[in-house]
Amino acid sequence: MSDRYHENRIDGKAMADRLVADVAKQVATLKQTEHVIPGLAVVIVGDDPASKVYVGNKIKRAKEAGLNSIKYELPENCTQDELEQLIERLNNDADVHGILVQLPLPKPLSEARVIELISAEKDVDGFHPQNVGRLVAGQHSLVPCTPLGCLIMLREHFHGEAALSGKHAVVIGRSNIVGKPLAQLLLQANCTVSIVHSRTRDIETLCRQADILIAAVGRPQLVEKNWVKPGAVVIDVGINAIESDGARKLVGDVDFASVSQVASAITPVPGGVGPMTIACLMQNTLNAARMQIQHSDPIRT
Ligand SMILES: NC(=O)C1=CN([C@@H]2O[C@H](COP(=O)(O)OP(=O)(O)OC[C@H]3O[C@@H](n4cnc5c(N)ncnc54)[C@H](OP(=O)(O)O)[C@@H]3O)[C@@H](O)[C@H]2O)C=CC1
Ligand SMILES: Nc1nc(=O)c2c([nH]1)NC[C@@H]1CN(c3ccc(C(=O)N[C@@H](CCC(=O)O)C(=O)O)cc3)C=[N+]21
Ligand SMILES: [Mg+2]
Repeated sequence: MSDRYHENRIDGKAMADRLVADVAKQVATLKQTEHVIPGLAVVIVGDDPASKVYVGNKIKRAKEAGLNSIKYELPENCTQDELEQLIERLNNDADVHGILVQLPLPKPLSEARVIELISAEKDVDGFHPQNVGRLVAGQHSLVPCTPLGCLIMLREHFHGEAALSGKHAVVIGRSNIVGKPLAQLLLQANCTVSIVHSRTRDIETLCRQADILIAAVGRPQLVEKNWVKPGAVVIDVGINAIESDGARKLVGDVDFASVSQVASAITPVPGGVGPMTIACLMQNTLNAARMQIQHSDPIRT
């Protein structure tokens, strides 16, 4: 069929619009009942054009969700001390409930030190070691936005988390921001989880066993049709800018045109995981504000 594409495409943009609208409602209620507007601080160091696009999207969505958002732009050559002083100021600012430092940071700034310095209860990226530990222990509160976005898309696609039980999920990539936390979430949803990476042998054969295949690699269109079991659900996390016919365009880690012929469902790039990542950031900021309100009021039950 000519528009087979459109039948099995999972619309991340539409899901993200619904999630942001839902967050906006909850923010309005919080404002009425607690007289608090959740605040999100986004810190960007240097002027990487892609980072600027993502940060711009975050600020735009925060407005739609009714959050207060503030962007802090530091120069490329800012020192570790200057960055850390800003983080400490934001940690101590009661109007700021969520802090996000856009990664990667320019050399020689230490990402690990910055991530550890952010107060765990304001860590809306879920990257702080305390939140990573809580995720692995199943006591999570602030979960990394991209993995959470992937899980929500799968839940919606399968009409609930119960349907994920027993499915074989293969995650390509083992980064701290996507692959590893996503594998944890899928494990908690009772999937059988395999993680494959650059040292994996015979990766195609492993991927072809997946009921759910998730690509978070950073290699344009690496995953081809012959890597995918017919009927599998494919989630494409990759965001790669390539040049095609002299124009810049965005492609995922999956070859959408060929894989969509065999997958039962597939997320596009753009319009898939990216918008859901940003929507989850809004949800995390709301959740962080709620937790901070509860902690500041010892008699609340
Ligand atoms: N949509 C969104 O919201 C987001 C999208 N992204 C995108 O997702 C992709 C992955 O991001 P991120 O996790 O940060 O990337 P990283 O570069 O941190 O990690 C990539 C992972 O892929 C593995 N890998 C690299 N090449 C291959 C290969 N040829 N075969 C198998 N595995 C391979 C690496 O293996 P090894 O560990 O052995 O090096 C590594 O584990 C990127 O395209 C990024 O832009 C990222 C974050 C959010
Ligand atoms: N501290 C931190 N937290 C992050 O969550 C984080 C980060 N640093 N650094 C970079 C990655 C990447 N990431 C994206 C978010 C949204 C889109 C997005 O909105 N994508 C749109 C297209 C955007 C475009 O046009 O370029 C889409 O896929 O439809 C993409 C990528 C978050 N990351
Ligand atoms: Mg990375």
